[in-house]
Amino acid sequence: MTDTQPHYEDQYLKLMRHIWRHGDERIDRTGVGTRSVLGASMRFSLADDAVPLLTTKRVYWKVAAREMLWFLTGDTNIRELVKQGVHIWTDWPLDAYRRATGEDLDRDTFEMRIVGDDDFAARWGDLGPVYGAQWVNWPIYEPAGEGLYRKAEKGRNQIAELVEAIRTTPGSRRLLFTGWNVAEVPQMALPPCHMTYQFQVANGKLNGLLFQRSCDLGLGFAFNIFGLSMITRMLAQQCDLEPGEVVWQGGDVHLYLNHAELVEAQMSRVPAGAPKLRINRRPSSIFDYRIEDFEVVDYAPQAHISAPVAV
Ligand SMILES: Nc1nc(=O)c2c([nH]1)NC[C@@H]1CN(c3ccc(C(=O)N[C@@H](CCC(=O)O)C(=O)O)cc3)CN21
Ligand SMILES: O=c1ccn([C@H]2C[C@H](O)[C@@H](COP(=O)(O)O)O2)c(=O)[nH]1
Repeated sequence: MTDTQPHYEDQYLKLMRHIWRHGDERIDRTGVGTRSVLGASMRFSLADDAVPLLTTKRVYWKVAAREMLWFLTGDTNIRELVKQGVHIWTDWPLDAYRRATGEDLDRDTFEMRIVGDDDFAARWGDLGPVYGAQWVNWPIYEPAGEGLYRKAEKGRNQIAELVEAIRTTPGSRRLLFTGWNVAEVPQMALPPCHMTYQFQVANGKLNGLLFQRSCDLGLGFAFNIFGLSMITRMLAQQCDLEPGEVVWQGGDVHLYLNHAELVEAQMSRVPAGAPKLRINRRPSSIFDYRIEDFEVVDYAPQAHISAPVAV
């Protein structure tokens, strides 16, 4: 491939350049500061197993894949992630722990306690009713007599219902799930960023769209676009459809001011290659995938660039 042919990642670099040059600079919730725009869109083909992994830096796609599988279990405690060596959610419970106790525990010790101590994990490892809880167990309430209501033992499983809906009503315009449970947002460690996923069947292919209300373009995006592609591929496989394309739509899309090195480095690099995501087994349901089922081939990215995460 020559440099003059468009590469799927050009869209990303173009948006990065635009935000870095023209984004509105402000102090955000984290105090780090961002340059930001409202509204952006990108689309990527999933045909022939294509997957929109960034190539201008190495993306640890297995971390993102483990996170996606964790969401699908309905779990909201970081313990299972930490056990698998996934550290991307640790900073939020750790921050809550430090603020509550005044103890300046380091991250490794905190993670060791989360894994080794049941009570500690239960008390400090939970993120509140975030993604997984809403995706597979959205709370519902049932009448308990005398005008009273109680929380039903089992909530709505949006993912199971979605699989069924894609299979039975593929022409539907209601093929979606969302993590944005207005009533429960205040209890979440972080309100969902990748908040609404919508799907469409066209020509025997499944297309997936994500609305992400808030996007850390330097760090979170690489994971979010992989996650969108992965869930679209899994749903397609479960519904006997071919993968079509994914559409990503961002609300507040921003670059953190302390990501200057990453931004400059990525903008100076040229995207190359066409990685593919293989799913090597057809599990009996959307909830039975394992990390070993996924494989990325033909991925030869440029070197990883680390950048601090704003908490
Ligand atoms: N500021 C911010 N950005 C995010 O992307 C983000 C949040 N907060 N809060 C919640 C989750 C956590 N996510 C994260 C957190 C950290 C990394 C991160 O540090 N990624 C590094 C290394 C990953 C690793 O070593 O495993 C990377 O280079 O991708 C990525 C996503 C995505 N979300
Ligand atoms: O999957 C994710 C999760 C989080 N982010 C980013 C987007 C923002 O930078 C922060 C969240 O802060 P808010 O103040 O709640 O918007 O995390 C992401 O990009 N992807």
